[in-house]
Amino acid sequence: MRKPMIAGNWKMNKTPAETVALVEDLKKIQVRTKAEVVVCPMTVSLFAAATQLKGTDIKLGAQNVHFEDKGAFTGECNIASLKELGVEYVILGHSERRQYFAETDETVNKKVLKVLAEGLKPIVCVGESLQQKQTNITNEVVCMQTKAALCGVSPAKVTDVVIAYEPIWAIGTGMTATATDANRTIAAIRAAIRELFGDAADQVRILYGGSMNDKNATELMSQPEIDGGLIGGASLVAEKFEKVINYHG
Ligand SMILES: O=C(CO)COP(=O)(O)O
Repeated sequence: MRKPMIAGNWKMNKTPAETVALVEDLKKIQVRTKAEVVVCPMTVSLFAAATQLKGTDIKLGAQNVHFEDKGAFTGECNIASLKELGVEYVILGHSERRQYFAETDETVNKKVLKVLAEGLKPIVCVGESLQQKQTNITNEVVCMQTKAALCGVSPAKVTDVVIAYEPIWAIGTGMTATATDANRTIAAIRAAIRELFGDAADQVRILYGGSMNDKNATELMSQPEIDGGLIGGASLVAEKFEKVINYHG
């Protein structure tokens, strides 16, 4: 019912030239699952990726956007530019942006509303720190982040939102949440969405992210609540990303 999604978050990797090379390799992949495949290069590499991806089924995502249309915001990128390049998805509120770039629930919410209003789809990241996990407040943290991000979203638009559950302690560490733990937390996130939007929650895709790779994708994707993955490191290597995309094995 929910279309699976495998999205690569390339973070601050791959120059435009390297992007062209990686996209060329990804274009050779035969997708044997029902997954929608998305790649999210650096802003400066989006044009190269967009050019290379024309005519393919691979979708393009950005890693951030500003909520204002244009103006005096040095170093930022506006949504009109993303639309011009054919970007369909925008990652918002990644824990690295919350930690290093002062992204807050409030700015994430503004960006979610902007992205939806412009007809693009946000991939909203939520996740708990190791300390929060150890004090058993994972569900409270991720449900609060989810509700804050979705504040003011219209019921008609909420199904365009993708949530990515990314435990901070699992990102880039090689430590994954167990498939059952990830499934349980994602179920809690869906329940929080249901509180706000009723049965539309059943149509919202919720991904797992955090050291998801060619080795563990099959097990994670076998969970009923996990609708896909947001992949960092393993999405930078075509052979690994291919195995994640073809998670049935
Ligand atoms: O942060 C992530 C995706 O957004 C996950 O990164 P890794 O897959 O490298 O752990």
